[in-house]
Amino acid sequence: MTDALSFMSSLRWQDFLDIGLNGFILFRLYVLFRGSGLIRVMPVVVILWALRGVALFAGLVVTSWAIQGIIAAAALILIIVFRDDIASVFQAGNLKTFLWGLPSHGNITSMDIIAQTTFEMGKNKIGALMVFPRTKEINNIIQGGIDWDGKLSREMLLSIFWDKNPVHDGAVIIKQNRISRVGAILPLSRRSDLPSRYGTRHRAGLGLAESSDCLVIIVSEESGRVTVVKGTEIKDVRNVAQLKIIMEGHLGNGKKKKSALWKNFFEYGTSALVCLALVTGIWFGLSRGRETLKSIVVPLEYTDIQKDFEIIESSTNTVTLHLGGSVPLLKSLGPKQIKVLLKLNAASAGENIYTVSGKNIILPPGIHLKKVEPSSVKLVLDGTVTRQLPIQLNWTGKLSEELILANAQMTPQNITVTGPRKVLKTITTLYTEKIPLDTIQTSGTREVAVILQPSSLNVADKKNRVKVSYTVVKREKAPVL
Ligand SMILES: Nc1ncnc2c1ncn2[C@@H]1O[C@H](COP(=O)(O)OP(=O)(O)OP(=O)(O)O)[C@@H](O)[C@H]1O
Repeated sequence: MTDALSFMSSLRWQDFLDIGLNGFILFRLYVLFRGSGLIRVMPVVVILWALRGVALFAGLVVTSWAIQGIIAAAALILIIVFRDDIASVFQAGNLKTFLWGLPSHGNITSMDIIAQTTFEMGKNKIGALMVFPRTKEINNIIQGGIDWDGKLSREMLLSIFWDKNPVHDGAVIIKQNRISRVGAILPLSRRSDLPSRYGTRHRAGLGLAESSDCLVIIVSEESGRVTVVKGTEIKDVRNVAQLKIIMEGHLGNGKKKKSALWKNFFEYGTSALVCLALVTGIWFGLSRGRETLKSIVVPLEYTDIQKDFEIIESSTNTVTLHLGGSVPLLKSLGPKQIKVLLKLNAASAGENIYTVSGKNIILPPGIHLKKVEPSSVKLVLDGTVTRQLPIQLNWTGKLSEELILANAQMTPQNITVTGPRKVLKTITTLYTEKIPLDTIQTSGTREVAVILQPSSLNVADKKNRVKVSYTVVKREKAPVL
């Protein structure tokens, strides 16, 4: 009991958000792909995944690798095989449909496709006649045509009604998500009260609607206008949204029966709970599964260092963190996911001792700190100052016997350096790099570097070079007496 309580109190709000968010994503994927073949094969993938876990637990290394390979291949195959299902979900969806709402009549995507394609045909003046039967049989009313049985898509509709297509004349019959017949001949209406702009396409649509419970959508080739007919009612439709509402009403999604609503509520409620339970299981498996330990060396990072202050000495640049967490989490842990930050805003010149604890360490969720070594860091800080120092030439070696160094000049003669106050206090002169005299044969100039020692010294623009001009003369030989 106390174990359960302490475990519950160790959960953070991020953990609940993590589970909730992933549960929601899984549920939305189910809702979007529900009814497609992809969802039907998903349990097989889940079973494979579980088998891999069992194989791993039992120490069957090769088996677990093999299953992992099969899962990866299966994922690729599924994407290829079900590419149409996946594409239709993404094509038909906007952000709202991805995140919220339930698809109507098992297939909101096909209604989206039909409504959008209808208006696309209208815009391009492509004449079309589409029939959506409901419950009554219409085979005895329509005539001719060709059996099609093709999956509904925007491209399919556009190509059927393309005027160069041999089957563009007549009507297409759409049942659920499939085009079942093309080029069908419908009975013409005999009504005499129709507007004169209605020709045979409109009459054919109305004729079928009058004698069945079908909804018929007509796109005028002449005006591009979209008209829907049901029973004896004729209506001009202005936009995609209006057409979708009419279609949903016709296909029984607009006014659902109470029992159907409850059935839906039960089904989606159960799937939401299953998704939540599944994600919770995976989350606990990943983050609180078999606990293990790992030690990792992490560099110290300093923040908020005051202007003109710098670290001149530190007892260490890295700390070793002993971490606890589940095997998969620790396995996937990279050094970039961990930070050890020391805030130096309150540091003063001289020695500062900082304790390294959980407060300074950023760890990914599910990983906890067991121990830090060393648990404190000594930093010596000093303010930086800028000072001008004279430079001295650093000659080495010897000139050849017959030569004398008559004159040597250097420009500039001083150098401005920046460095820790404490260090600069002790330095009075800076030296150039060694200039070997034995290489000098004639007068000349050369550029030499000024040695910045200790390395905490800096020169503006890295200009630590001076020009040396020297004159050598021949030694006069003593007269032979
Ligand atoms: N009985 C019918 N059954 C199915 N389709 C028909 C029938 N009669 C005509 N059509 C379709 O209607 C087309 C002729 O359309 P027509 O121009 O006569 O009608 P409309 O109502 O004025 O349409 P639009 O506004 O597109 O011109 C034909 O090419 C054929 O595709």
